[in-house]
Amino acid sequence: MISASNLKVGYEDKVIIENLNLEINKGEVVSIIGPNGCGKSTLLKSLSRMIKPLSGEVFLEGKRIKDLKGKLIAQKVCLLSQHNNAPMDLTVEELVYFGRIPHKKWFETKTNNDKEIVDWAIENTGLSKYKNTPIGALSGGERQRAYIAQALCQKPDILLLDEPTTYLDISYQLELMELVREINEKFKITIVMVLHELNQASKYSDRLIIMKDGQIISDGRPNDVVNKDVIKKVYKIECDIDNDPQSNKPRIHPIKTIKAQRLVS
Ligand SMILES: Nc1ncnc2c1ncn2[C@@H]1O[C@H](COP(=O)(O)OP(=O)(O)OP(=O)(O)O)[C@@H](O)[C@H]1O
Repeated sequence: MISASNLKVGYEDKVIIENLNLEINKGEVVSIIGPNGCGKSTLLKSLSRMIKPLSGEVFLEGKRIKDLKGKLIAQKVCLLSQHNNAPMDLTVEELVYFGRIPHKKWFETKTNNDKEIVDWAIENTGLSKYKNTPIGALSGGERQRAYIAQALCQKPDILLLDEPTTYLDISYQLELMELVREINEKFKITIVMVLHELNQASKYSDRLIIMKDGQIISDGRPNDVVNKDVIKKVYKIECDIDNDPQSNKPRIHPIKTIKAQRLVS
């Protein structure tokens, strides 16, 4: 449904991603993992057309994304970035309503249908009691849910989430991961997210894309791609891996950095 062919992306004269090929299928939950600076966010931005590639193409439902109208892309693809900076005095309801904008004509006012969709999104993210609360008065986890509600309200086919659990405590992290799975299962929204927490990526994703230095090193089901060698190659750490009995997916136990080993030997 969204794919990249021979993608080359960079900033000014710095090439970040090169020769990248990727195909995301409808209904998948995909996590992109890899070390800091390897190009994960750059890839998400390219998939949403926020960044224009230096060469290569991104296709949305078989059509070149660069040829599509911005409004059509906004109806189908939603990118939730790490740095959400809506004014803190907006209420949850006002913030969520912004998700309707791609579906509206210029100067078209809020309809009953919009109100129903806003309420539906707020309810499905468990925020009903905060509907009239300014987002500045929410906890980090609640605010993150409000942004997810805004994305739901947009009714996208594909939701791109850039480090959605950053700054959240473990309880909110799990809550958010469970919400992501629920959204995927209930509303058939395809999810592509960047995660740093490897065990959450393994547990909650159908597929992992492992990146290093702007390249995809491995791509497949967690059980097929997670192994000690790939973790060592990508993160320069030693680890143990066992099976999480609950999810039947690989669980990674970091031991030490390779650099630390060199220092003592
Ligand atoms: N707007 C920009 N202008 C110039 N360089 C940039 C810009 N945005 C990102 N970069 C550089 O591109 C490289 C990849 O950044 P990107 O944010 O895609 O990595 P990432 O894998 O998402 O990293 P992290 O895990 O730290 O969030 C980094 O070296 C970064 O400094």
